[in-house]
Amino acid sequence: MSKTAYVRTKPHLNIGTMGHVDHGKTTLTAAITKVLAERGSTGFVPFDRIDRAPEEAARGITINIAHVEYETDTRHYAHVDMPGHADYVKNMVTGAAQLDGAILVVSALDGIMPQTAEHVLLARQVGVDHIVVALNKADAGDEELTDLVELEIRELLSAHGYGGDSAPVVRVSGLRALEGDPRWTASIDALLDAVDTYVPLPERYVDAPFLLPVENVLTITGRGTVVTGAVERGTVRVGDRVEVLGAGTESVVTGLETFGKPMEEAQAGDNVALLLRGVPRDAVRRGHVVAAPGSVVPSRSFTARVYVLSAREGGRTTPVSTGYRPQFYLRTADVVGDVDLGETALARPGDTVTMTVRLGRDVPLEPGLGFAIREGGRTVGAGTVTAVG
Ligand SMILES: Nc1nc2c(ncn2[C@@H]2O[C@H](COP(=O)(O)OP(=O)(O)OP(=O)(O)O)[C@@H](O)[C@H]2O)c(=O)[nH]1
Ligand SMILES: [Mg+2]
Repeated sequence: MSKTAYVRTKPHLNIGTMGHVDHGKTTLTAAITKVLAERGSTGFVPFDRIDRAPEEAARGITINIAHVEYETDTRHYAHVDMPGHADYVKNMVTGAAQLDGAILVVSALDGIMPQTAEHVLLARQVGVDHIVVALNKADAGDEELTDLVELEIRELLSAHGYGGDSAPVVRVSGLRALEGDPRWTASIDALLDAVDTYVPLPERYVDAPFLLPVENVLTITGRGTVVTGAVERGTVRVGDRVEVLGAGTESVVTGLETFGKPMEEAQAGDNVALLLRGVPRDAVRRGHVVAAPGSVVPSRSFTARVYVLSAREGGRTTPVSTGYRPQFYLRTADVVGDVDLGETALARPGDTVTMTVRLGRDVPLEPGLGFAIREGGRTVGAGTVTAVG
């Protein structure tokens, strides 16, 4: 009945794979767990267990299973495998907001494709400061062509402020590593070493009041409602009183787990499941925020700097003007908002503008918060809150 408690022996980081559809993100994720499983401290997660839909696996008090857990010699990682399709950019944006670093997967056979560039742009906008490149399918690529692809990637990174000259670009083959070919399992080791050394330990705001954006909500019969997500800041302990913003209710945390293991205290950066006393399943949903009572005040209006994606980046072909009403993706929330461009009047694709936004409902906002703007299923803008109210 009792489960082994989570023991914090190594620093924990959140990373993830990004990149164009079919460039090999899921294969690489499986290969990483396979190589580390052979080192001993990680369980192998096969391809088809990574690609399954979260709903199918939502059992018990457990973490959002889009995440895979693994350990290197020095660190504990939660890894999210980001889907490549443009339709899933929403998930990338909301998930990437929590990433300490990212592995950009680029196929050596195809080079930079539209979603490669879009993900780098979005990573920048949501505050991912370090990108390690997995130049994948190197087993099948021609060497000279692969050199060109590498140059292209370094340029793309530099264009978005990622220091393309110094970023690690590691030639790997997820597929061959998964098959156990020693040359290519060594390439995965090299990639992991690059992640361990290039992505710094993030500063964790453990002393700030607790805040967790809700990613998923589950029910455990007989025990109550569970919310999952990554702790954005602060710490939370079993027995703590919390406020559920959006649900308009307070509650007490009666259980706390990470990757199915109970824990006494969760801190900024941890991926956790919180069991909440007396909160009906229907009262809370993705997009709500669980926080220390009284520590955040939700608001409806804000001012922001926004980059309007160009048509080439998958954005609009026509300008936006005051009265525009897209969806705003703030943390895990998805809210409609009215745009006021003030004297600018018009924002063309490719422009960076200041706008005032009035949201359809109150959400916790603060200066520096990154967000995405979407319309008809695609990302059309990315921005940062500069002032609230
Ligand atoms: N030759 C070769 N093929 C690979 C490699 N990695 C992946 N592939 C193949 O590329 C295809 C796509 O791989 P996935 O891992 O599903 O790619 P993905 O990026 O997760 O795709 P989406 O989730 O659909 O965006 C599959 O047919 C893989 O077998 C590799 O290192 N070498
Ligand atoms: Mg995939």
